[in-house]
Amino acid sequence: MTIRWGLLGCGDIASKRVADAIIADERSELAAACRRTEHLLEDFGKRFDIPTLTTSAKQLFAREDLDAIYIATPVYRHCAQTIAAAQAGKHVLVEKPMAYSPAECQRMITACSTAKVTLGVAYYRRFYPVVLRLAELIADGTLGRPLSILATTGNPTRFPTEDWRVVKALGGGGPLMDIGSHRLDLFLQLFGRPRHVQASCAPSPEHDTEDMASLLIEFENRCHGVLQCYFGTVDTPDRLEVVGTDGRATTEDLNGGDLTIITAEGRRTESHPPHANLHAPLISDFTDALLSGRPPTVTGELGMATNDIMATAYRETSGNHR
Ligand SMILES: NC(=O)C1=CN([C@@H]2O[C@H](COP(=O)(O)OP(=O)(O)OC[C@H]3O[C@@H](n4cnc5c(N)ncnc54)[C@H](OP(=O)(O)O)[C@@H]3O)[C@@H](O)[C@H]2O)C=CC1
Ligand SMILES: O=C1CO[C@H](CO)[C@@H](O)[C@@H]1O
Repeated sequence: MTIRWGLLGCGDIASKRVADAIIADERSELAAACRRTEHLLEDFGKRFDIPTLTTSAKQLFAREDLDAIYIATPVYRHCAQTIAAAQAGKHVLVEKPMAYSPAECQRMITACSTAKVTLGVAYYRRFYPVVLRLAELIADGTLGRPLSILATTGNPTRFPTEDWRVVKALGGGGPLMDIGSHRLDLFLQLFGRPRHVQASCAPSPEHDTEDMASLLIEFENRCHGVLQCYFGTVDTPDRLEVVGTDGRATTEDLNGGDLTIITAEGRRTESHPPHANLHAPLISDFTDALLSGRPPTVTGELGMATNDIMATAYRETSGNHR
């Protein structure tokens, strides 16, 4: 059986990775696409050879020949579009961050559960070989009792003021929502549920969002998580480290492939091949979930857990976050 996908949003991520990943998946078919700008939609349709194109999301959702919708629109659209797709009987895989706020995430979860459709969130970093290896090193005791997880990340882009990623009403926040969210999802994957979040988000001098966020999280297992993320830095760190009583494992580039492990026995570096298309394992996981009846790896509830942490971080710093 094949999952027939409709792609809503044909911008940066859809054209760089999502369309290719759906086309490459042997149990998926890219059957339809939608964006509002007609000539760009036509270009997209030709480039990926998509049989059905529409500028109306409503018409996309209403199509009987689709099983699932991939939502790749800006964050402020995710909630309403997920609910409308679910009400039309479509399964939904929505881009990250799941939505603007935990309240929106809850509405999306309720709508999908009421309509008996599956909801997944595109936190694809969970499938990185290096991340899966880190999970193994924690589970098999190589690192001893886990103590902390540390992530540092940045995007060098100086976003123009009108870009939705730096307008709070559209993106929900700045680097924390945009790139920090990916790392928080990894924290949840590797360390479980948080019990306490402290944070400071520094307001950008140019935008109405933060341009730097620092979070200190205590997890229910008493481990600590530390996240720092930036917009507009020259360097683009993508660092992740897990520290335990018997060892430490570090990567300087999450998808770069190298993982350094330091234990009492010494220091070694393992190479794990990077993914060519980071969205491929995500599409394959969601398709498999639909065909086998299991939940997807990143459920709506997990997507909402990341939004919960970010909402707490913004509340914590509401004094200095304009
Ligand atoms: N997982 C990852 O690594 C990445 C994820 N993302 C996430 O993907 C999402 C999209 O980001 P990105 O591709 O950069 O965004 P872009 O701004 O490049 O593209 C957004 C797309 O959505 C379309 N769109 C907007 N509103 C509507 C609407 N009401 N109906 C139909 N189409 C609409 C736009 O077309 P038009 O205006 O013509 O309608 C455009 O095609 C975000 O959630 C972002 O965080 C982004 C990059 C990487
Ligand atoms: O991982 C990513 C790469 O950068 C993009 C722009 O900041 C993000 O939106 C995306 O999630």
